[in-house]
Amino acid sequence: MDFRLVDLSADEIAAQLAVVEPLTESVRALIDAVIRTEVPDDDLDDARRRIDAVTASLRAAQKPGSYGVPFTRDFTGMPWGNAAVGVRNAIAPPLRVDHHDDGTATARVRLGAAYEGPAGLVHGGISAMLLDQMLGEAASVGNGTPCFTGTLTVKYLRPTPLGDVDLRARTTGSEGRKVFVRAELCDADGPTVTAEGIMVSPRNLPSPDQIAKLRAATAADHDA
Ligand SMILES: CCCCCCCC/C=C\CCCCCCCC(=O)SCCNC(=O)CCNC(=O)[C@H](O)C(C)(C)COP(=O)(O)OP(=O)(O)OC[C@H]1O[C@@H](n2cnc3c(N)ncnc32)[C@H](O)[C@@H]1OP(=O)(O)O
Repeated sequence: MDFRLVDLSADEIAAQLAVVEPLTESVRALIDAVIRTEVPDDDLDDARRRIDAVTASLRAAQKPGSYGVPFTRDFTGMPWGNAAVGVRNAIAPPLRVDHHDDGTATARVRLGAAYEGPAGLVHGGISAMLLDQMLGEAASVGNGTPCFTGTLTVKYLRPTPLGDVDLRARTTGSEGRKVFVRAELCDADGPTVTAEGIMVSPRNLPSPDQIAKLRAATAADHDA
C-alpha cells in the first residue's frame, strides 16, 4: 500500500483545493455536456480539437502512474484521484462523506447523466461503488486503520432513478482484523440498494516505526 507522506499545511491544501476543485467541476460539466449535447457534428469536431489542446497543455507536466493516496503529517489522507470521492477525479460524482460520533457515515450526492445504466436509472456498478466506499470509510474510521473490501454483497431492491440519492453506512461488529458493515442507498422514497461488507485491515500495513521513518524522510525532503 502506498503510504507516501507529503509535507503540506492545512493552508497549502486549501490553496490547492481552491484551484483544483473548480477545474474538476468544469470537467464534470464537460462530461455531462458531451453526453447530452445536440449541436451539429462540425461543432463536435471543433470541440474535440479544443479539448485535445487543453489535454496536451496539462500533459506538459504529468505525475507518473496514478495520484495515489498521500498522507499529510497529521495523517489526513488525500485520496484526490479516488473514483468515488476524488476531488481531482471528474468521474467521481464526487461523494462527500460525513462521519458522525455514533459511528455512522452519511453522504448525499446528485447522480446525473454520466451515471446511467438502464434508461433514466443509476448504473448498478455505480451504486455498488458508492456503497463500497461508504462501507470502507465507516470501517476504516471506526477501526482507526484503512480497511479494504474483503467481501461485498449488494442487493438491488428496486431501480434507482438518476437524481439525488442519500447513502448511510454503519459498522455492526468486528472480529480480529475484520469489520462488518452495512450500508444503504436511498432515493426520496427510501432504500433502493443495500450492501453488506466484510472489510479487512490488511496485515501488511506499516508499523508505527515505519511510519516514523517515513515522517523523518518527508521532513528531510522538506528541509533540503
Ligand atoms: C492512518 C490511519 C487512518 C485511519 C482513518 C482512515 C480514514 C479513511 C481511510 C481510508 C478509507 C478507505 C476507503 C476505501 C473504500 C474503498 C474500498 C475498496 O475498494 S478496497 C479495494 C478492493 N479490495 C481489495 O483490493 C482487497 C484485496 N484483498 C486483499 O488485499 C486481502 O485479501 C485482504 C486485505 C482482504 C485480506 O488479506 P490479509 O492477508 O490481511 O488477510 P488474512 O490474514 O488472510 O485474513 C484475516 C481475516 O480476514 C478474513 N478474510 C480474508 N480475506 C477475506 C475476504 N476476501 N472476505 C472476507 N473475509 C476475509 C480471513 O478469513 C481472516 O479472518 P479470521 O481471522 O480467520 O477470522
